[in-house]
Amino acid sequence: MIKQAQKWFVEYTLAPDSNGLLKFWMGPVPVVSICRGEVAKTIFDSSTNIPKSSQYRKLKEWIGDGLLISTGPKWRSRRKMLTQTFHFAVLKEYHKVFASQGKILVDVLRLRANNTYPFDIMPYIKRCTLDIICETAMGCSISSQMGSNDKYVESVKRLSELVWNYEKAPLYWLKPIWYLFGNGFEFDRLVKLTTDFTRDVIDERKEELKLHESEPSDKKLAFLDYLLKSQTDHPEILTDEGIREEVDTFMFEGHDTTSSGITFAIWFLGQYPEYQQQVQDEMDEIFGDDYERYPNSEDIQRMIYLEQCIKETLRLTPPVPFISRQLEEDVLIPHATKPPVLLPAGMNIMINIITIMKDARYFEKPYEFFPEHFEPERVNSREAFAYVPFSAGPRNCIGQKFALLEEKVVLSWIFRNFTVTSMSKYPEEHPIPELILKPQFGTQVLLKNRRKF
Ligand code: HEM
Repeated sequence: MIKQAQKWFVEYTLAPDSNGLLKFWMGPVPVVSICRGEVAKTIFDSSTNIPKSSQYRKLKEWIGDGLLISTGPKWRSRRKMLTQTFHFAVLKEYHKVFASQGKILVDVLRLRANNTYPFDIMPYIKRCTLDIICETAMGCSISSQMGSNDKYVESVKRLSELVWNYEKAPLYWLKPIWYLFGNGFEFDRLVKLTTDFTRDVIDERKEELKLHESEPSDKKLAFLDYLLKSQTDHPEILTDEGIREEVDTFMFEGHDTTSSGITFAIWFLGQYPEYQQQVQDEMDEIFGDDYERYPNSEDIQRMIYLEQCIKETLRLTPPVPFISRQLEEDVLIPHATKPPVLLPAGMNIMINIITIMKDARYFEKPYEFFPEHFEPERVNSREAFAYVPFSAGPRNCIGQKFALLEEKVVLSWIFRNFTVTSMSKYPEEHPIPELILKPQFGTQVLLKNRRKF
């Protein structure tokens, strides 16, 4: 059904007499879906039409009014401040975290290698990306890859499921029904558990910073530390609760997305031995037969073919398949042969990223995994709005450089050490769009050690 719906979506998008708009109802709310890049550009480029739609309201009860959800002057001042925390020099600090967690992942996966029965690799990747985001965002290690902090890990996972259950079933929007089925009580309990965890970490970190005020600590700085420092300079922009919101926003936005991106890349490369071989050749050129060395900045820059594979994965299976906005002002969508369409202020818009990136006008093999789509000549001759896995314009993903670096480091560890065979194929098995795009039946793979022990 999902496959059929998507095929229909794309046929509609490409029809010459279509402007790529589609109206549907989400319960009682009318929504217009935008399926063409050039139409979405009108919204992406706007500095006025930035508010998010009401579909984020349940998420807001968990992550608060942080960067992902806030709007107006609050969003503008926070965005300006937080942009500095994603500066290249800061990201460079995080290489070590990506590398050490990637190494732990390989050590854990080694126990499953050379077996003749497949296993689902996604939970392993998810724990790795969760450990990475905890260490980089909060400066604390939760060691979920080693089986610790089960409660927190399970709560974050379950909260994402509950938010999605709420969004997709308008009946749950009626409070008594949400609580009657027990979801409301579970959601409230888990929100308290996770946000209390974040608050405790913030308090501890504040104390630590105070202690080391006079003597610099050799501990790596986390996003949280940069936020605490910014708070000292601009207390009017960032309160303690504001910091909590931003940290929880990073926790939500910064691990499920990358785990989905990494898992799908493994899945695709495990389906195409010829592309996987090219990635492994690249790894061998960079690392030789050293399977233990941590990748440095120079190594990461040389992972050019791997980056093409990552980008192609994000095109076919974008972790964030749709984004929503509520229009602040009217938008006029022109049409080649018919009168323009007016989208009035207040309208809910869904930008259909997953469909936009399968447009045959810009990708010669729109439904195939073809990393050559990202060869420099092809990229340079393509419209920017045709490829938008991180959204675009002033409200694009602030973590996109972080995400690409993390994916490169973790995937390089995997393909240096293992050859992967995927047990299912795209598009026969089709990922399902939830809050974050997920494999429909897990990602069953076989791993073979490349290294002789
Ligand atoms: C492959 C990984 C990722 C993908 C595909 C992705 C995609 C996106 C997309 C499409 C948006 C726009 C959402 C919307 O308008 O509703 C977004 C926003 C955002 N992302 Fe990411 N993201 C990724 C990783 C990350 C990471 C690692 C972080 C943080 C460490 C992050 C932090 C954010 C934040 C804070 C926003 C809100 C920005 C704003 O509204 O100003 N993302 N992301």
